[in-house]
Amino acid sequence: MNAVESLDAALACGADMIGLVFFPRSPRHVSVAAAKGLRQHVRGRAEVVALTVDADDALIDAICAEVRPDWLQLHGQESGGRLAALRARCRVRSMKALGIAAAADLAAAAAFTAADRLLLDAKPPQDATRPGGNGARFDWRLIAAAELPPFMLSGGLTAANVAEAIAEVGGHGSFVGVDVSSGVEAAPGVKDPVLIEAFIRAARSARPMRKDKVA
Ligand SMILES: O=C(O)c1ccccc1NCC(=O)[C@H](O)[C@H](O)COP(=O)(O)O
Repeated sequence: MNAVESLDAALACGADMIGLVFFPRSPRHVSVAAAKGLRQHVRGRAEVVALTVDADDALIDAICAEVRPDWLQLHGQESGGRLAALRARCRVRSMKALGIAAAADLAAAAAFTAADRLLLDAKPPQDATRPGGNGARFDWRLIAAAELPPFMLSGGLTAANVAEAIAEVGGHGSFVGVDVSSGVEAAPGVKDPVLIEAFIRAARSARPMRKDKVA
């Protein structure tokens, strides 16, 4: 989120988490100063997630001191050790994003036992200029048999497909929720209140598929 209007739309619909992107190449990038204002606007009505990509200690310290996020979401090549160090340094919960294209990609989860949560996202397309927020999805069926810690699902979700995604993945014992960016935008970096409301409504009314029922 990079605008008060988008925040208000998401909060009015009961969003649990608000993401702030600290990555200058992203159309969603916010400065630490702007993020501080957005964070204050949230006023505890949702958890605030700071998205970073291989951020150095100086940026992490600035984010943690000024924005005081509830979560750090790591989208770069951070190791499990780096995640654990940041978690302790910033005293916030941590979420590691993993790009998934094949079942083998889920094995990367083993390196992040210190993470409070994983974000399972699509691998970025080859011509992508950022590691996340590309509107690309992956085959959700890859998750079904995987042993995973608590995770959120993301990548190419929209109001039109989020119910299908939750039907497929929501029965997994470690599924916590969904995350969206492009699917609620009118243009890259421009969130659309109507799409936000449609997405949250569709996600909240979705039900996991009953795997024990055979038609
Ligand atoms: O959104 C960005 O621009 C971004 C930039 C750098 C790192 C991560 C970024 N977004 C990560 C997200 O959490 C997205 O919500 C997630 O990848 C899903 O994106 P989308 O497929 O566009 O819904």
